[in-house]
Amino acid sequence: MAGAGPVQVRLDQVRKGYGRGEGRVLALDGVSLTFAAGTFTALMGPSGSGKSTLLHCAAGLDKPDEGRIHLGDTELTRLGESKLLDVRRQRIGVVFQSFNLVASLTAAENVALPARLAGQKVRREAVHELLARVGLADRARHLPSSLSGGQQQRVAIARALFTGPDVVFADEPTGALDTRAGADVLGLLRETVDTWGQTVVMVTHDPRAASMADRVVFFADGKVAGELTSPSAERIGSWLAELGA
Ligand SMILES: Nc1ncnc2c1ncn2[C@@H]1O[C@H](COP(=O)(O)OP(=O)(O)OP(=O)(O)O)[C@@H](O)[C@H]1O
Repeated sequence: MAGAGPVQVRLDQVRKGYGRGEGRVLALDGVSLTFAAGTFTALMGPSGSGKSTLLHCAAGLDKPDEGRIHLGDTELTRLGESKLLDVRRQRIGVVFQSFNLVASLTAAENVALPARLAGQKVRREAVHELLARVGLADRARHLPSSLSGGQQQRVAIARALFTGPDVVFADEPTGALDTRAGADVLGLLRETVDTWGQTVVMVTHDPRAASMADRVVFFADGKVAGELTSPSAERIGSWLAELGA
């Protein structure tokens, strides 16, 4: 992990359950993890092992029941709703499997939206620079409905990067894409880490996608079950098989 910086995100003994009584599910059962600045981490594990819950808690979209989460020196788990919203808009980028673009806004308007909502002044050139960086310089005025899935996801990545966040969380960003579009999206995430020093944390079920990361953390039953550094898709596949994924 050349260039790995200080800890960017820290989770300490994070617990999160859903439901009550007999139906209660402990989605995260005391997870402690750190993500270093300037690194790309993949989170993997069987369905229901807690990966998305962890991602949502770390991104401030969901609140753990217990434990602490820090983004740099800021403890997210101590913030009230409005402060948390500010931090989310300015310092955290999120990319979802289903892109989540606003259908009535152009690609450029979608990219600028979180910055506008955060009350920032948006420079048109900055939006276009970022669209060019994701290979969509000529699609700025297109609505999402006239873009392919891969292009829509690249707009979503540009949107996530626009405020210059400390960290980008991606929840199965290639899950709805064909192999080629998925490879483009992964290449882009890799590039944001290598060229732009971003920190990326991605949930994926695909060993080939995870092999693009510097580090793979495996989950099972709401706990961290182990991790690999710079692994091949084959090694990741054997780990998953052992975990019953
Ligand atoms: N909103 C919710 N309400 C109730 N239970 C939930 C909710 N979200 C998650 N769970 C439960 O928490 C556990 C962990 O879910 P989570 O989505 O984090 O797992 P995952 O590893 O991301 O799974 P997948 O790979 O299938 O997306 C599962 O048992 C799930 O059913």
